[in-house]
Amino acid sequence: MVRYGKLPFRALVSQYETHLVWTPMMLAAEFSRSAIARDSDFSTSTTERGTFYLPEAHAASPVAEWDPSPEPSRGIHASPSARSKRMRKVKGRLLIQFAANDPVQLAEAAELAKPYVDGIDLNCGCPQKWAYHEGIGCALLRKPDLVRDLVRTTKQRLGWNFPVSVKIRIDDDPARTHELVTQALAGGADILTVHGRTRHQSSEGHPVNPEGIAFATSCAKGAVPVVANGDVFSLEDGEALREKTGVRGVMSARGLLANPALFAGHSRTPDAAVQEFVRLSTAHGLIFPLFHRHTSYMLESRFRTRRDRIAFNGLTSYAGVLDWLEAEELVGLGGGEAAARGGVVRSL
Ligand SMILES: Cc1cc2nc3c(=O)[nH]c(=O)nc-3n(C[C@H](O)[C@H](O)[C@H](O)COP(=O)(O)O)c2cc1C
Repeated sequence: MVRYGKLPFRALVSQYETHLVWTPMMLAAEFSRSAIARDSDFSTSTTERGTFYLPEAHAASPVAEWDPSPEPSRGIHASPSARSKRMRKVKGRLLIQFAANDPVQLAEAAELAKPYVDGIDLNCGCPQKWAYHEGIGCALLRKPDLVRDLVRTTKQRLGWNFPVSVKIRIDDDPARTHELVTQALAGGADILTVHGRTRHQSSEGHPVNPEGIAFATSCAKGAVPVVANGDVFSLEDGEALREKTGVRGVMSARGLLANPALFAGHSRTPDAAVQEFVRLSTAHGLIFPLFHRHTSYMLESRFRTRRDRIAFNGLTSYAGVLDWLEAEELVGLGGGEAAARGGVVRSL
């Protein structure tokens, strides 16, 4: 997610059964041209792609399929209980998402990113006008040959074993979806994410279309795992979407912003997740406006009145947010929170 899919948030959701995480969309041309763009747009950590355990019931997920080979235990979900026969060891997966319309530019950006990620994702779904005019994002939806060349050139540069995925939207015309999926796979795409809305449908104004996703999935003919996206606000929504569409996995954006623990079955953001987000944000130096927006999303269901929300949204510092969380008994001043406050005080 543009703005929001930064390291601290990815690290948080990864602790709650989110097995694949994507960076925000970045412009491939800028990424390869400017070290400043790379540094400001992308950061990761040595633990982000750690090993964790997945219940056998989820063994058919795209993650499991990508890497069945066991690795030494380390990282986010490693635990002794996970040695039970009903769990299997897999790796957390980080995909970097690029917007591009030039195969060489995409391949160059991908090559720079390769040492730090598990896969490259091509955005064919961004509906914003500026992106369409630049010929990127959803402008690619009706350029299947270009999508094929983007994927193929990138795979040739990175090696055929390095995963390249493509995120698309559905089309009003099923023949267009069919051609797009066919060409993405002909280029060598390893995974497909399908947002079940057309480029003219906003997330707020139109419900997701599971039949459209099911059709796109059928076009892939089981050759690669497909991930369904749209209106997943709870684990039950995810399970229902998976059932209706026949996909291997589901993606959530707005749902995870509101409740980063949704894939672990929580109905709202648990207190522990808020505390962990404070710790991760301060440890990774997340800028205050982003920390503030994230916590506001996570706390949405807890604001008792409109006034409460306005008061929270008016806060202007980490210290102010921590005071608010403390008053709500969401954090105590131990561990990470104390460090956070210490960090704020030191930086003043
Ligand atoms: C704040 C925000 C930022 C987003 N940024 C991206 C992005 O960088 N790349 C992308 O492919 N989709 C992006 N999306 C779209 C989502 O990935 C997703 O396709 C869409 O929101 C529908 O899923 P949802 O119903 O779970 O929100 C973004 C959505 C939101 C709300």
